Amino acid sequence: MNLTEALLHALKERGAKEVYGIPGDFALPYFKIIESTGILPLVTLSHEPAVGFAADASARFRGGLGVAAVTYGAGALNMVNAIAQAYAEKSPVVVISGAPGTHEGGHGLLLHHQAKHLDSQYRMYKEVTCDQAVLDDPATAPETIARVLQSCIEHSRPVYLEIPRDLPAAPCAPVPAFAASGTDADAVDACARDVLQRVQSAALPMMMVGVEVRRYGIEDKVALLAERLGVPVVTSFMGRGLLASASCLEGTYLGMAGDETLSEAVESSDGLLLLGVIMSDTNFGVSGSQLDRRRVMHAEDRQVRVGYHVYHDIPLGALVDRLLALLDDGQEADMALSGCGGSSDDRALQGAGLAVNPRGFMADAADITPTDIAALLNDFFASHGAMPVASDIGDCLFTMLSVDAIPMVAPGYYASMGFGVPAGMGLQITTKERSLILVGDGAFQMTGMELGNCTRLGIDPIVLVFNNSSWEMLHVFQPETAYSNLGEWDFAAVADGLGGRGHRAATRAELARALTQAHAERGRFQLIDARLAPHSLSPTLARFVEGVRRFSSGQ
Ligand SMILES: Cc1ncc(Cc2csc(CCOP(=O)(O)OP(=O)(O)O)c2C)c(N)n1
Ligand SMILES: [Mg+2]
Repeated sequence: MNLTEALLHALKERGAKEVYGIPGDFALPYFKIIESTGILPLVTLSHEPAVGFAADASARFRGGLGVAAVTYGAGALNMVNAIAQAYAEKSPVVVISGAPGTHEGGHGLLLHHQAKHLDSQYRMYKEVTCDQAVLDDPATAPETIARVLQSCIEHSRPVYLEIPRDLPAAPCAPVPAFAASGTDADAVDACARDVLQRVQSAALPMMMVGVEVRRYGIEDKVALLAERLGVPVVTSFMGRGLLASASCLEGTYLGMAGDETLSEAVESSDGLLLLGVIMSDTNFGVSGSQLDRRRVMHAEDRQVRVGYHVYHDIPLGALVDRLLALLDDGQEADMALSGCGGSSDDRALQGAGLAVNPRGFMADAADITPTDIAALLNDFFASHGAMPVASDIGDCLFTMLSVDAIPMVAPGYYASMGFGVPAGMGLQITTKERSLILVGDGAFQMTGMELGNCTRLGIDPIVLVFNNSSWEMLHVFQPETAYSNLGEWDFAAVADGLGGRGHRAATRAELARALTQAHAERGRFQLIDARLAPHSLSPTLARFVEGVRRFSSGQ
């Protein structure tokens, strides 16, 4: 076995399903081994940001490792933004980069693709990964790879591995099997009892769930915990779609941009249990009031903050397991709180945050608004079932908050444009199910060309472009400026040229017809160019903008 094969086997054993990548001369040796061995399928795309976005989306959706393989310098540095997003949003992506050979740096020449120093790339990736290594010694490579991949899995953050181009075929022992880090059972027990006691003594306990619940594959356990605790549950903005079937779910917390009753219940809770929630401005930015830390229990990033106490090295899964075990030990008698433990009409918030999403799409000659698209998608999913959904940022993501909760990936916190199309392509590749991509016209201009790879890759996603001829999310904050006007782009014509089928829709009737036709045709991607009514906004974006305005003016 050689070093590249050892790495590929280790990735596959730890849940990777494919390698997304673009090679270069520093990467040719290891790309050749990826292709010739077939240990993991190689999926090449056209531009490295898309490689990173596709690997990230595959990891998030499947809850396993994503793999992004690139060349040194121009390739790897092209992908830094996508990996920064994966880091910020806790997605376990393994970056593999080719590099100059172990003896190439010593001839006094600057090497092509080199930035400031030969190790500048390594240093830049240290800023957007939780662990890194240069595999420059086949004797130590197996242990090093095991350590770095363990960091990726346990911290659910990207990692970086660099392979000098003279070593990919070097003989190498297999990588040791994954062994989870040990945890201190007494510390986990003490933490769980502290949390339970606070939830038990609270008059208005609430639970909020975030992305880590999916990243660590414990969604079912958390739904059970919520039922057993009998406390109302909300998701964070980024956690949208979690616990979709849990009877405890009250809705999605959006601060000033969301349901007032639900926001008030969260912000005034005297026992708020945050499980796997990233404490970001997009999750809490437009809050009516700052959360009172004394009343918050926040489990994230292998730490649990209970008031001003911090419990270190407490994996989220271990905490949830211990909480359930304590409840099994007869604690539930004390825990029977009003809430979703009873019948649905006992629920603390009576489903306040569960917006009544629009249905009953009107297929007439009226202009198309984001709310119309939400209604059409709710009708469509009710008839045809859910599809894996990838959304870019922009009003398409806010519109999804009016769509019944379904499995989806979107960069709700780091919020880089360009994610949607490559992410949706990655979803169909990694799940083998046809995906739906929601993307604004501005974001489509960044990575939409990747659709030209669909025929070669054998995928046929449905792409819905929210075409408002504008960077509308920016325009709403500066309506007096003109630079957000993007002019007229014919995205349907672009689709035809890239091997797909384009549909233009300027009325609601044309939109309904386009989606019906797109769903009926398989074998090539379908792009629906939905021409939106000028400056029309989704209700959630409108409330978000209003909330930010009030928040900024101190109201
Ligand atoms: C890679 C990157 N560069 C710039 C920006 C900054 C931005 C945030 S929102 C936005 C406009 C999005 O326009 P689009 O047409 O896609 O969607 P919509 O607002 O609904 O009309 C920009 C430019 C971000 N977030 N990422
Ligand atoms: Mg736009």
